Amino acid sequence: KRQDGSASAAPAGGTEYLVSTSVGGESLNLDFDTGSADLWVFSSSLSSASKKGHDIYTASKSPTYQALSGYTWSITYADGSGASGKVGTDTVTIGGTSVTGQAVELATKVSSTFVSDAADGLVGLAFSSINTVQPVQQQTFFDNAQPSLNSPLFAAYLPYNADGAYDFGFIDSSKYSGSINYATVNSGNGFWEFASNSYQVGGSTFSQSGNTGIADTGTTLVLMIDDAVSNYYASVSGASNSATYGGYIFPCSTSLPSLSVDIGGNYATIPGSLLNFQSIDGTNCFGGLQSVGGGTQNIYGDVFFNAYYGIFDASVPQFGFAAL
Ligand SMILES: CC1CCN(C(=N)N)CC1
Repeated sequence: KRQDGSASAAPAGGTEYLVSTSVGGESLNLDFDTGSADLWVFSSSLSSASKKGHDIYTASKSPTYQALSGYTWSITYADGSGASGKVGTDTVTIGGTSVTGQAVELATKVSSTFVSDAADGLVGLAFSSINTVQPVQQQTFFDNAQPSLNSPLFAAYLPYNADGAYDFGFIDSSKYSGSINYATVNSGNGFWEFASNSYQVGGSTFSQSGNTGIADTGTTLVLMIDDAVSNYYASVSGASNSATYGGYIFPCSTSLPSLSVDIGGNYATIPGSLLNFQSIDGTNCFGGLQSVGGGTQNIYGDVFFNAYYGIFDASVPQFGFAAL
């Protein structure tokens, strides 16, 4: 169909990727998040302190904006950050894909982490069942776009320290090598969630039977259960779990083992080189694998996507992955 297209995703510090998005003709740099389902933007209703350093959406300047009177939204993310505000609809265009009447959530409050972050808002690409708008839950950009796409899917291409892309409606065979493996998705929790029953550290295999994973472009790192994290760093000489830095650190000179994670019955292997997230002080480095903090749901974030092209296919639903 007509509306397939690709949107460039620019790396903004570490491994956050921002996509230039048109909302009512106004251009904003938004963070695409397959772990949430709200499309929200920094709005003119914010305090001037909160607006500092951001592109702002001004509803009154958009000829196609329609207020949804009395509608509200409020979201808190896993890291404690959050935002809230009011709701309207407008035309949203991402790459070559345009949706009219898209619910646009205007932030009237944002937490401090968002003020200092580069993103001017988020595009939620999880399942619409976890959208926070009240009194009537709203659909994601992807759900609204599906009827106009060749295939009801989008793909995330997020290479390390390089421009990435989000492809809507098609799989770009130039963005990956080898074959695509698919995992059946259970959307019961609103995420692109699949079985993840084991993992490998270097050549050793460990079971995490009954656990799951979610494909989450909105989380920077790979976050796994405590056993997996301790098993991984047990093979990293000089590694320690630092209270100061809130996670595992190790001497930057250490060579890291690869980490393979089961995704619906097939392993995805992240090379050790991608698991050194960033230097702390030139001597010690902070790991790209950290603890998810509890539960049995692992979160495969941008560090995973630095090694794999991810395909979010609503037709089953299923999650596909292929090596970059
Ligand atoms: C399960 C959690 C993963 C991180 N989140 C997110 N990307 N918005 C929140 C949900």
